[in-house]
Amino acid sequence: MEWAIATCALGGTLEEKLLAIAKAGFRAVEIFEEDLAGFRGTPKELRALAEDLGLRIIALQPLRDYEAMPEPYRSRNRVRAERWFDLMAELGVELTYVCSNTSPLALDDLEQAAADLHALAERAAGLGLRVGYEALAWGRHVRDWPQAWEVVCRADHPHLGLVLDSFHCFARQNPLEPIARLPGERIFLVQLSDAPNLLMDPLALSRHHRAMPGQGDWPVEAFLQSVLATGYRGPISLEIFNEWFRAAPPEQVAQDGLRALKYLFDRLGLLLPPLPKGSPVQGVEFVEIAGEEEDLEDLQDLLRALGFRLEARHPALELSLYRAGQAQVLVHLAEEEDRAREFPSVQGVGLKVGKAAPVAARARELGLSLLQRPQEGLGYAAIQGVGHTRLYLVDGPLLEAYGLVALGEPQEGTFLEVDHFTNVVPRWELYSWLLIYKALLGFQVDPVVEVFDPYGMFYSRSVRSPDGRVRIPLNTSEGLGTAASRFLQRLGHAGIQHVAFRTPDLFAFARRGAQEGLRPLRIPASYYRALAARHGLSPEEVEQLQAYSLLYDRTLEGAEFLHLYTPTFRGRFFFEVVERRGGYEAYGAANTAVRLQAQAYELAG
Ligand SMILES: O=C(O)c1ccc(O)c(O)c1
Ligand SMILES: [Mg+2]
Repeated sequence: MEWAIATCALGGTLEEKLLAIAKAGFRAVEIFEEDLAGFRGTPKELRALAEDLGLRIIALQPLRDYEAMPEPYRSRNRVRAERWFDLMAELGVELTYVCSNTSPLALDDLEQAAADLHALAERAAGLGLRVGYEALAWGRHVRDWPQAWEVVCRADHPHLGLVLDSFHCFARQNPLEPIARLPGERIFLVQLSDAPNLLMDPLALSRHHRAMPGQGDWPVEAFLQSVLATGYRGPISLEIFNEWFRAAPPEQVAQDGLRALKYLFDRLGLLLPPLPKGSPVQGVEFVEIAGEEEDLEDLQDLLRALGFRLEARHPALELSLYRAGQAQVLVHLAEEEDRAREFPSVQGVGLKVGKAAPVAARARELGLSLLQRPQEGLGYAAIQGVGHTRLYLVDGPLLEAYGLVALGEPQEGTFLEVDHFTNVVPRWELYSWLLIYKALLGFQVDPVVEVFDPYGMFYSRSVRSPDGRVRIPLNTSEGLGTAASRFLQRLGHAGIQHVAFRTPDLFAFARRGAQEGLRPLRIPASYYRALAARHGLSPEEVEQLQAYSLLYDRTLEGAEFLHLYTPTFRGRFFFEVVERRGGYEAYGAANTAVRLQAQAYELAG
């Protein structure tokens, strides 16, 4: 089937958009009216440009506020249509569509709408063109596809067909099964987009929050299945309106679109050849941190205070492994001098997989970059993670992979596991990574979380492996002064801002940490007053938490979360230590605003 993308999905001039679309590998495009209107050449030149880029223009869209208008607008619309058809002819486009009328003047008259569209289709037929009709979820009278279909049926013209857009169907909660009963040859175009579950009116949701299939919460796969059941085999076009996508590099948005389609069609068994199967992710094997010479000693002190012990070392390189139970941290000297501003930082994470090669093969097919090993035989194969971070594919023992020599017997000590690590990303990259973690690693996505930062807002979605052993909150925020934005500015790109370790007993951990010199992020006394009011805790319980600067959350079902934070290391990244009780699944978002304010105080000194 032919895959297309609408130019409204991307940022840039129309030339930039088309270049990006072609470069990503698309062969077809829908031209949005405003993009054409702003194009600096003639429609003929646009046609030549698209041809040069190997792009077929599948539609010029949309023709607005056309049907069921009272006079004199009705007659005026017939003239508008003539000029519109002229443009189509010059562009060499054979399909256009009318989206349902949103004008306050539009008549609530399906019969008249049908008559107007019949006349339009008749005129189009004479020119060898076709016209579609799409129900916009915020149309004045026609909002659901069954109404649009009713109009198409009443108009009864072979050059008039239905345009189905998943957005409007989902926004209006139209059931999917009736779609499957439509005659496929009467559908002229199918548009796909997804969206997060946000309570919002359809117009605002549509104009700001559409996303690529798989980047939202809607069952786009089931929608497409219903469409295909009709026998429809025409173009499948990504029509996305999202202000963050328009602000992003267009090549990357176009790449995300192609990746989204590959993943979607692969899940339906329709991608040929199918994507390599990959291999399940079993856990986090290690976290990699790099710093300059002067960072390493302080980092070692911080790790020791958290209960880590030096476990192994490379005989020649500045490369050490620290361990606390299941949690392992690989620390090395920063190598890339050209990226000096990035250090110290969390450089990557080792994901334990059954086999690395199938994951790498799947990554390649999904258009992801594979990274070279620093030296032949050293370390693991890796995929480029957020920013310049690395996702190592760990399928063999760590000491051997890095040529590390163990320093005597492993010591019993603090037991920790990696609970989660965050990705702080620009807003559009959040969508991009959500899809990558799903499509590449089979992760699931948690609902949207929005919290206050003292200097803005903080928006988060978390992904997790199906068994919950790997969890990655993806965070982004608006406002230049927020903690997430400052992190991004400092690093110059996305990265890993914090790593959380899990302990079976946070009080025991904190007590021992205090003896080892651990100084947690200071939490103000008012938090503990507010906490008592939030949860009705006893003064003793609150006092205990406060004594160790612990934060606390509890669900209505009684699951509990206890956590503490370290100060931010060199103003870059920080650690968290958490305890989950009674199946607590989230990340203590109720305390995030408090943590962010505490970090703001920390920054102010
Ligand atoms: O938001 C709009 O105006 C708009 C235009 C054309 C479409 O196909 C659509 O789904 C929405
Ligand atoms: Mg549409």
